[in-house]
Amino acid sequence: MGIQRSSTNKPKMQPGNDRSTSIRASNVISHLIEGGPISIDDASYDTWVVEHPSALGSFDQMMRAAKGKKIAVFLDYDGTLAPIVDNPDLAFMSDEMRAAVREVAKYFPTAIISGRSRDKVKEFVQLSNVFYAGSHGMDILAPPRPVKSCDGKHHTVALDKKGNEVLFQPAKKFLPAIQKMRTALKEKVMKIQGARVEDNRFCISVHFRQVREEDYEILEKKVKSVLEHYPEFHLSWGKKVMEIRPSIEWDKGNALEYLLDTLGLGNSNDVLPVYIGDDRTDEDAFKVMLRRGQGYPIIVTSSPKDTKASFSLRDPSEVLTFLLRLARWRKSSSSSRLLAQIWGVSD
Ligand SMILES: O=P(O)(O)OC[C@H]1O[C@H](O[C@H]2O[C@H](CO)[C@@H](O)[C@H](O)[C@H]2O)[C@H](O)[C@@H](O)[C@@H]1O
Repeated sequence: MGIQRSSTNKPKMQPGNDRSTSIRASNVISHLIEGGPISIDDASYDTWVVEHPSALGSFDQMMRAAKGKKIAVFLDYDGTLAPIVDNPDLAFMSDEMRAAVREVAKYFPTAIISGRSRDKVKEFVQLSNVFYAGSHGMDILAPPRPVKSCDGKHHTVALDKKGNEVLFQPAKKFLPAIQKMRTALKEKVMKIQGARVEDNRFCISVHFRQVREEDYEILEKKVKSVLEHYPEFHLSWGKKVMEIRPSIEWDKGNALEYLLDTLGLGNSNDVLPVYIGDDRTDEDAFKVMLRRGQGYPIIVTSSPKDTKASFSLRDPSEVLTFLLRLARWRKSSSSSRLLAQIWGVSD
């Protein structure tokens, strides 16, 4: 583990950069910011979806290939389990979605991997049968299975009070600096109407969804002027948000592998991770899945986007349908297995 990069890595903010903006109507820069580059030409969703087929349309095929495999489910929060809304404090998931996640987690090990703080995402999700990874995977509460530490330097592993869960916080040493930076950022941007600094524990989000377009540039300058004093941190761009985090080689992809390890599935050839996410940071997990040659990376998007995902879902309502089908599939295959055992036939 070491310093990854110390400066910004994305172009300037531009107006109209919501990921839901149609690629046909938008400029390319806007997609560089929120979703990753895609060719300027009229790449329509219909063309794009051929390369990234709908996980609903492909469901039967996916599940046929999953037969006999150990499925583990990984879910992003904002834009995946909850729709994107103006006020990040009000990004609630629906009761239906909660019930669906609960149901899925009954049958498969399930983890939520979010950019939010672990406490915040738990507060939103309110489920006790899932694992939570906050701060883009830099704060994980997982079961105490054999832990494969990366290099033993940055990693802090501690048992919780009950001794039955392991807290993994590879960026713990950065906390004092993060707190100082958060205070500085709040002071700097407080006069910009609509700007909002969110405490995500091991990272900081500076939101500009409610900032006037003419103030984007000054906001970006102010944020960068604070970041200059913190060379061990870097800035990345999400959906109308600037995210500042420690430059350690740890992202949602590492978190996915860490969770697989702690779930005892790390070395298993027959494991099949299903990862659903909508954001640039989820691409880190998709890359890991591609490298491992395992699982179903599923992107949530309603417009064409450059992605490593193999499958797609349009929006959280399709995520809901997918999760319900997944749970139902498992339930019915367990009942048929049981019946087969009772009747002495193989399924
Ligand atoms: O990894 P995630 O769970 O997807 O978290 C990524 C960021 O999500 C949140 O911001 C986004 O959703 C907000 C609520 O819908 C929206 O207002 C904002 O514009 C989006 O960027 C969260 O507030 C951030 O802290 C997370 O980093």
